[in-house]
Amino acid sequence: MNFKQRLLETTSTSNADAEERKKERIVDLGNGSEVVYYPKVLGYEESWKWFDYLNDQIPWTRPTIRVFGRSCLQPRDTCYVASVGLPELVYSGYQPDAYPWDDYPPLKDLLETVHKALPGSSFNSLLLNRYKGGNDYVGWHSDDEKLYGSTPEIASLSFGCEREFVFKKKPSRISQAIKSKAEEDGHVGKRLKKNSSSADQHSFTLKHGSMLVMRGFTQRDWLHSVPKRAKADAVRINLTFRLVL
Ligand SMILES: O=C(O)CCC(=O)C(=O)O
Ligand SMILES: [Fe+2]
Repeated sequence: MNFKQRLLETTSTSNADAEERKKERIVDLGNGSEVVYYPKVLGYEESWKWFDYLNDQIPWTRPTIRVFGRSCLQPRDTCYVASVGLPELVYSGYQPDAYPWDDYPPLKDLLETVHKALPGSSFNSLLLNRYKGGNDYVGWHSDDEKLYGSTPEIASLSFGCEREFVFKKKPSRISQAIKSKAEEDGHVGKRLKKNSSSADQHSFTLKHGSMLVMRGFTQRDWLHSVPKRAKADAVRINLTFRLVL
């Protein structure tokens, strides 16, 4: 039985399963930013088959990146797949090689699944991440590279170990100006009263077989991260589908 046949065997689901998949959580982050979490776009067994395929067949690498001017090993494995001829992706001073979709036909099936779950979407690139345990993480960042345009939609599938995905609001221009003025006035190192509230942070537990979608101005106005978790002792694989314009 080939991979596609094995998948087809596990894609037929009960009505209860189908109902479960629909219970999405929509979080309006304000000012045109929105996050939607779909707990189950893929069934449990089906998702484990994907996990095994991705874990075994993807040419994972752990590149050296640059953070605040310093070279360091990226704290997770990575791989990049993109349609031929697209502008190159560069992040943290690193330019991943783009593998063509044709090298990994099963990924095209996953792309189709995502397009069906998210009508109107048309992704052409995929960044894959593998977190080998709780010490692997992704630090605070936003996916605001120019090649995605000003309001990118990004769909993120998760497999394996559950991890927390956290959003925090970027400091507003006003609060940045106040901070700079305080530093100018010699209040360096002094703790300034924080203006942030609980509305400036949101957290999602990304489950095996789930999908999280970020859209609108989420990349412009918010940072996200997957922090270290001492208790997460198993592998997690995450796939973010993006449209390079
Ligand atoms: O692993 C995740 O859930 C997110 C990864 C991420 O933010 C990224 O690749 O830009
Ligand atoms: Fe990201």
